[in-house]
Amino acid sequence: MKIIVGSTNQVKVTAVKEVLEPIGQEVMGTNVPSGVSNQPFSDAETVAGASNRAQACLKFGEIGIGLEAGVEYLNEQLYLVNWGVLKTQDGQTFYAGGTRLPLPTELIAPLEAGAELGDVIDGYSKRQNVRSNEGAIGILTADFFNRKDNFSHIVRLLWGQYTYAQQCCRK
Ligand SMILES: O=P(O)(O)OP(=O)(O)OP(=O)(O)OC[C@H]1O[C@@H](n2cnc3c(O)ncnc32)[C@H](O)[C@@H]1O
Ligand SMILES: [Mg+2]
Repeated sequence: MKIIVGSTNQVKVTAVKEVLEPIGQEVMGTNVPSGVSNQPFSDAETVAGASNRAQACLKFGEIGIGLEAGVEYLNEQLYLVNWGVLKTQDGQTFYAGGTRLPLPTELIAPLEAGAELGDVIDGYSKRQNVRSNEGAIGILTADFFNRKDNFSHIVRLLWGQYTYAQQCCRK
């Protein structure tokens, strides 16, 4: 089956490939619009971006996977959040959230002012292109859990639900 990931960010595409290629699926990344802000500011906006990406991917393959990152407040603490949506040509949709991690207080003001986390975390960590490598989550956890780990966790949850649905409906 041809599975399309709605991004060309190597972290997202590699995460999907590492989970699905060993079980015989063909995975390709392509640039599609998220239809939401470059920096989604709630779980709802983040999951909408993942869903829009998954839907747009269905033009190119049997299954579309959208992965989107955002930020969300809980008790005045801003958290990094991630969502994934898997859609099939025959109208099935599956959702899964990734883990969430508190962001340092000094990152909040620039994000509130409209900066993207990808740019803010580069300055904070004095590294370049963190978003396509270890990610903010990799920086903030000393690389014990990186951005690819986060997305592959989401992909396993999505594929697991999709697989369960196929098994359940054949009975
Ligand atoms: O090409 P796309 O697929 O858009 O990849 P992206 O890295 O921009 O990823 P998202 O759009 O899903 O992320 C939304 C925003 O959050 C930023 N972001 C989210 N998680 C991040 C992380 O772990 N490290 C760095 N930036 C992150 C990212 O730079 C964007 O500004
Ligand atoms: Mg983006």
